[in-house]
Amino acid sequence: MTLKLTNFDALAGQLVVSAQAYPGEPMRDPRTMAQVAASAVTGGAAAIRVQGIADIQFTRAAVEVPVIGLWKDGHDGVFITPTLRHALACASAGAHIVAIDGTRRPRPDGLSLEETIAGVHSNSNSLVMADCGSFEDAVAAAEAGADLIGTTLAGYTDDRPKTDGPDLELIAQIAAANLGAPLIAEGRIHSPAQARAAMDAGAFAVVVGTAITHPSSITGWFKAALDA
Ligand SMILES: CC(=O)N[C@H](C=O)[C@@H](O)[C@H](O)[C@H](O)COP(=O)(O)O
Repeated sequence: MTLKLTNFDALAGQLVVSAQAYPGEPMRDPRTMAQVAASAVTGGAAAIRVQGIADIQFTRAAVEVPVIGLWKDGHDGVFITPTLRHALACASAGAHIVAIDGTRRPRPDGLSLEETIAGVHSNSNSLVMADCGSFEDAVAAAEAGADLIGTTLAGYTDDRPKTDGPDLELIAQIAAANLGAPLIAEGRIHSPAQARAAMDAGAFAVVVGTAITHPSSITGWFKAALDA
């Protein structure tokens, strides 16, 4: 069983890199994602976030830093590690931290967020990151026992507009509320300056995905600038 993380000291003020390739994409291969993850660690990533059971397993073998694992099932509604079964599979695959949907929406298995988090805690050594979409989600997730709160779903549920960059207003609001669980800023952090701004807004750590690990998106940004 994966060794339990006893504290988050190593993540304070640090960069977490998310390495994900989407269905049908050329880089959708667990070995590739593990190599991308290892490259991010070489560059200074303090933890890695990966999607899918095989990606978690390969990445655990490739890096020494904590691994945040999730399992996306579908692409709308509650799809980020939607049930306790998905969460325990991520834990068994070696995720030190399992990222799950942390919104207040009904979950496909009928369990509450609190029951899901308790189920992970009592059946594995993994901690839980609740991927939230609003301030109210964050408050509820902290009350439900989440170990980490993420702004991952801000702009992807009905609660918040999809800001161009990170939702700094939400990050500042959650940080100011001192909910008792470290706040991870995640979602649309596309530049070093935006990562800095998320930290300055009160985040404990930041997750950057697309801007570091998704070449087709990055290429598209450059191409759009040239085409404009
Ligand atoms: C909403 C959703 O499905 N977010 C996912 C969560 O794991 C990923 O697709 C994102 O890449 C990740 O959150 C990092 O964000 P960004 O790629 O914007 O830096």
